[in-house]
Amino acid sequence: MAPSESATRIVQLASTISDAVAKLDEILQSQGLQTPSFNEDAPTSLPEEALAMQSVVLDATSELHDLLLSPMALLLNKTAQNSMVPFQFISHLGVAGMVPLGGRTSFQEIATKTGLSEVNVGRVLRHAIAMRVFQEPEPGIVAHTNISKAITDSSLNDWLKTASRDLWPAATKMFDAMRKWPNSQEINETGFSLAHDTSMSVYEFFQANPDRALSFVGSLKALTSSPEYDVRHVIDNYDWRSLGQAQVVDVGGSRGNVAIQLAKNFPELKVLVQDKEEVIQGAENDIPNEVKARVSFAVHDIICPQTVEADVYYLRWILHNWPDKYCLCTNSGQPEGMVILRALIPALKHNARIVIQEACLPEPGTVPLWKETRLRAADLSMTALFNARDRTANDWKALFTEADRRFVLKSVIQPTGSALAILDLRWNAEG
Ligand SMILES: C[S@@+](CC[C@H](N)C(=O)[O-])C[C@H]1O[C@@H](n2cnc3c(N)ncnc32)[C@H](O)[C@@H]1O
Repeated sequence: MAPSESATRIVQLASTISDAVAKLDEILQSQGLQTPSFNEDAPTSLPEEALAMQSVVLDATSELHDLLLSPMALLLNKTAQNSMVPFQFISHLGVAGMVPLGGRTSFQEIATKTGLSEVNVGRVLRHAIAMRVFQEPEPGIVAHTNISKAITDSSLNDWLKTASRDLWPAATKMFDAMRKWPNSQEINETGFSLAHDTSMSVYEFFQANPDRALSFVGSLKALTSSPEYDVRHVIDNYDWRSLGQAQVVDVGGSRGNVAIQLAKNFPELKVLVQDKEEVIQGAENDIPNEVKARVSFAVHDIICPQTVEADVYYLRWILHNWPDKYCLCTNSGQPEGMVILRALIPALKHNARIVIQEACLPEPGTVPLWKETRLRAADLSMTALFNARDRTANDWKALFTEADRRFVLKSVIQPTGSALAILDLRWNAEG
């Protein structure tokens, strides 16, 4: 029921929440799905039909929550610098795996296994428990919630490891880096470089620290396994079928996770995956038989001139971690090497498609605040790590034009529930 027009903001919010929760509940019930809870075996995601209501509820509840706090209390919540400590403890010591699924353990047992004092284990875990990671059914006893259970997955544990060991310190030094190197577009003049006291870029640093590199790979896997990064978004929301028999080059396509799905869904497409040698080594062996004839791999450096002529060049998640300079300019160390976008030009025929899947930073206030907050935080991470930044649709357009006026942006498709937009470009050789 709509509140009267004279109702206060908090009453309006309560009413919005009540209406949206009722609709969300109806969707779950009509699909025979469990209601959300923190129980160990509770579901960890909502169906797509419920996502609009999810946003309404999350924004209204957070506004109501924040409205009832004093400025100091709100700032204490938002600056919770100690919140990363439990995640560091849990991920680095593998604590999620110490709690039996469907069972219990004690602070004492975890202390024995980790070599930390029982008092410290209890203090750190109780901070986690207050954030709904684990539960304490009786004093000193630990059991899983659905959140802590999710951390038993090694990729998600890796993500927490990387976030707490590599990314968090980088964030703490980002402000210092911005002051030390104003306007820098160098990938080794970052919060990450200062935090890790290195002149190496993130890429070089991970290469020199294989255990960290492994966690980083695991963390990317955790991130891309979430529904927001599902390959389905580009399969379902781009008109691949109309291309008929076409050659696609998946530039920086890793081990072919998208290529395989494209080939499976569109039997007329052939997909060549290009990536670094160490990435694609042995990848052909993992291609399902049904698409083996149409998915192939080649070593190619994305900053070197493209040599394969194709109908479509597909770049997913390739540009966002590079400063504009590296997306555009001639790399001073490699006189002939046009970097990333310009590197495609030698192979582009008139009307060739360039399909780019990247996050589009929204204009302020145009998406639900809970999403915008995450996107703005991710944008800052790009700077702390790479001196890069996330881009709005207009930023992308400007980048393409600056790369070459013959890159023409036809449309920006933002699939529902997808973290990445699809930017559809054509090469106008006559332009
Ligand atoms: C964030 S991943 C995205 C992978 C894939 N496109 C996807 O969306 O799952 C970036 C990819 O770019 C590749 N890459 C980075 N630098 C490269 C280079 N200089 N040459 C070729 N590939 C590169 C990496 O190996 C990795 O597979």
